[in-house]
Formats: sequence, structure tokens, C-alpha cells
Amino acid sequence: APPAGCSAQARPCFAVEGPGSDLVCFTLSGSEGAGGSGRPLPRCFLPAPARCYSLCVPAAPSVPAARLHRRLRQRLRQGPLGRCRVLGLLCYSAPGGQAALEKGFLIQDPQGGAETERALEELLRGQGELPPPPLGVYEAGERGELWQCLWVLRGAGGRDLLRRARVVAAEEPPLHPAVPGLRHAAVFLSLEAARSVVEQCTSLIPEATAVLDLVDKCPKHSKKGDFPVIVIEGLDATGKTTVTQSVKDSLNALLLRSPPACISQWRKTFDDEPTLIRRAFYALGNYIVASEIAKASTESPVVVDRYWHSTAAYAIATEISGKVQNLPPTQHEVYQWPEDLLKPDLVLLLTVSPEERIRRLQGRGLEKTEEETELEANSLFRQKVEESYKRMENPGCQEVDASPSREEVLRTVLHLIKKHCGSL
Ligand SMILES: Nc1ncnc2c1ncn2[C@@H]1O[C@H](COP(=O)(O)OP(=O)(O)O)[C@@H](O)[C@H]1O
Ligand SMILES: Nc1ccn([C@H]2C[C@H](O)[C@@H](COP(=O)(O)OP(=O)(O)O)O2)c(=O)n1
Repeated sequence: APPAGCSAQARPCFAVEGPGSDLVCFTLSGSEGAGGSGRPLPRCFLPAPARCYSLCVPAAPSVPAARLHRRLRQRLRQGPLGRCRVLGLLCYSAPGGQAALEKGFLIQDPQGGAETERALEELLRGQGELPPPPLGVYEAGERGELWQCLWVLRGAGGRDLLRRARVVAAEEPPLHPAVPGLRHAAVFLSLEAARSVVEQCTSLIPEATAVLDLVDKCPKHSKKGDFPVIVIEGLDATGKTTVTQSVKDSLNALLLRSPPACISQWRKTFDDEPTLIRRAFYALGNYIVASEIAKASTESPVVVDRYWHSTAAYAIATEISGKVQNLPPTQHEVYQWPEDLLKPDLVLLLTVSPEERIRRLQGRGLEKTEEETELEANSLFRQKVEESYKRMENPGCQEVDASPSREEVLRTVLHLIKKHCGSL
């Protein structure tokens, strides 16, 4: 069967996620030679002798599909494929067909040649998928036009041509193609949604069972006690650790963090997994913290270092490629607090200028995590995390300029807490 999204009624559209901030989009022309003539070819297709290929897997929020996508990405860096440039590719049916979204790669082979094509076929056959994902091969026609040949690989060898269609440039869609699927692929709006993803992993990741055991021991629908609960959010090195420590001392509060200590030894394991699994892990961490907050807030004020807003903001910013304008529009469901998660009284978002943040990161002198390095390298990513934080609702984040001295930032924070949470 043709891959979903490639039916005759809804022509597939493709969005290539280049290193720049724009998506490069193209579609397939229905009939021979028709449409798109005169428009320049999408610039992700390099002139001969370079050659391009594409491969896609369903973006359905399933653990096997997510892991297959990740495995393919790793393998594309190895062997003869290592010389190719690999760009992210989203394939979706026009208009806005969410069910048919596929995720994959556009592979640019600078030298061309049969070796790459053979290696790609081998790679796809070697994944244990039956049938293997189809391979798209792009070839120039006689008049300089571009064709996509979609090959269905037979498991045992050989291949059949599923379609040959002209590639024509397309407009960037009004909504980033990954937006409709976010809710199921990265931002989980209930305990059950996150739990079911981690449950699918128990045979593959032994730690998943341990996480679920801890989650299931927590009372459901934890209620907050009478003391105030204050969450401190912000990008790394904005001063969360510093502020939460001082607030704890000033208010005689209990300090908690998400992910909680009881699951942090498994963090590395889940950080190495695809988005779907990684974000579900962090989401569950919040539900465990919620039960700790519920208990603690019956006895003293509680200050929390990162909570739901971090989980959602980082998930959205990593899934949505390109510029800040590609984020889901304000009031989108992914910015809403999950109904079954304990709500804090106040959420403060610490912000500092990018320059000051880098000074602090360097001053701290710790080894940088991969994500921190990415944050530095990619200021767009940082902007998307911060903008997502700001769009969160119910409760929203109150921004605090954390550039001044430690003492002054603490004064501002304590003032806001007094104002919102009354006398302590
Ligand atoms: N107001 C401030 N002025 C100058 N340096 C600060 C301030 N707040 C924190 N720092 C320093 O910046 C670095 C990052 O702060 P930290 O509290 O660890 O941030 P986070 O927990 O958000 O990663 C630390 O070295 C800390 O001492
Ligand atoms: N409650 C939380 C806390 C962190 N995360 C994720 C979001 C990012 O991928 C990382 C950020 O963690 P990082 O290591 O930079 O944070 P710390 O400064 O160590 O608190 O963890 C989350 O999803 N939910």
C-alpha cells in the first residue's frame, strides 16, 4: 500500500528543515509536466553530480516508529552514508492532514553515484521492518525539471516503482507541519497519556518499569495544602538554583525539583531516547513531584525548581524547527496546564540577556550538557523555549528580570511572592 499521505486526493507536501530558519517546501505535481513550471527548484536539491534521496517513517506517536526514526538517523552518519548531508524532512498531506504526518530525512549526496543508493537500500532493509520504508530518489529530467521516484523495496531484494512524479516548489504552510501532532508526540496533557508511552517501553527499557512503579505508588489527583507553592522556571543558568535556595532559606520553605531525586538516576537513559519517550518521562516526573508538593504544602511553603512549564516549553521548542514564528499560536492546547496536575500558586520565569546567560554558564565552569551547547549554538532554540514559557496559561509565568545582583533578584522574587501569596 502507498504510504499514508500519498493518496491521489491529498498530494503530499514536504518540508525540509535546513540549518537556516526557513522551511524549504515542495510538493508533487499530479500530471506529467503540469504545474510549477517556471518556479525555481527548491534549493535543497543540489545540481548534478550531487544526488538527493528521501526516506520517511510514520510520525504516529508509537514507540517503534520513534525508535526506528532515531536508529535511521544514527545509521545515516555511518559508513559510505557518512559523507552525505542529512536534513530533517516532514511529509504531510495537504491541507493540514495530521493523521498522515511522516518524519524522515532528505539526504544530499555531494558526489552522486550508485554506492549511496545501495547503502540506503541496505539500511532500509536491515531495520527488520516489513515492508521496509520506501526510498525516494530524485532525478533531473531532460529539461532540467526534477522528478521523485518512490521505490518500494522488496524484503529479499529488488524494488518496485510506486510512483514517479514531478517535484515543484510549494509555499511554506501557514502552520508548521509538526504543530498538529505535538499534543500526542511531545506534550502530554494527562498522566494517562504520558503513562501509556512509558508503558510501551517496558520491554525495551528496563528502567521504564521502575518509573511506572513509582508513579503508580503516588496518590492520584494530589491536592495542594494550605501553604503557598512557588515554582521557579527559566533557561539553564538564569539563576534558578540560586534563587530557589535563597527563597527556601528566607521563607523556611521546602525545596523540591522536577524531575525528582527518586527518578533522576534514570534521566540519562531517557535523555538518550527519542522525543516521544524522553518527554513522557519528564511528564511523569511532574506527577511524582505533584504528590511531594501536596504532602509538603500541608506543613510549610514549597518552592519548586522547574515543573510542568519546563517540560512543555522544551518539548515544543525542540519539535518545532526554524523560527519563533513557527511555534503553535498563542492559546494553543499545548500551552494549557494539564487538568489532572496539581497547580502551583505562582510561577516565576527568570530571564537574563543571552550575553549574561553565557557569562554565567562559563562562570559556573561545569561540563556542558549537549543541550546546553545546543542552546548556545542556537539562539533560535533559546528564543523558542523562552517564548513558549511566556505563552503558557492557567497558570501563566510571571517574568522576572534576573540580570541584577543575587540580592536584588531575591528581593524582587520575595516581593512578588508576598503580593500573590499573602502573608507568610
Ligand atoms: N543574580 C546573579 N548575578 C550573577 N551571577 C548569578 C546570579 N544568579 C546566579 N548567578 C550565577 O550564575 C550561575 C548559574 O546560576 P544557577 O543558579 O546555577 O542557574 P540555574 O539553576 O538556572 O541553572 C551560577 O554560577 C550562579 O552563581
Ligand atoms: N520538569 C522538567 C525539568 C527538566 N526538563 C527537561 C527539559 C530540558 O530538556 C532539560 C533541561 O534540564 P537541564 O539539565 O538544562 O536543567 P537543570 O539546569 O539541570 O535543571 O530537562 C523537563 O522536561 N521537565
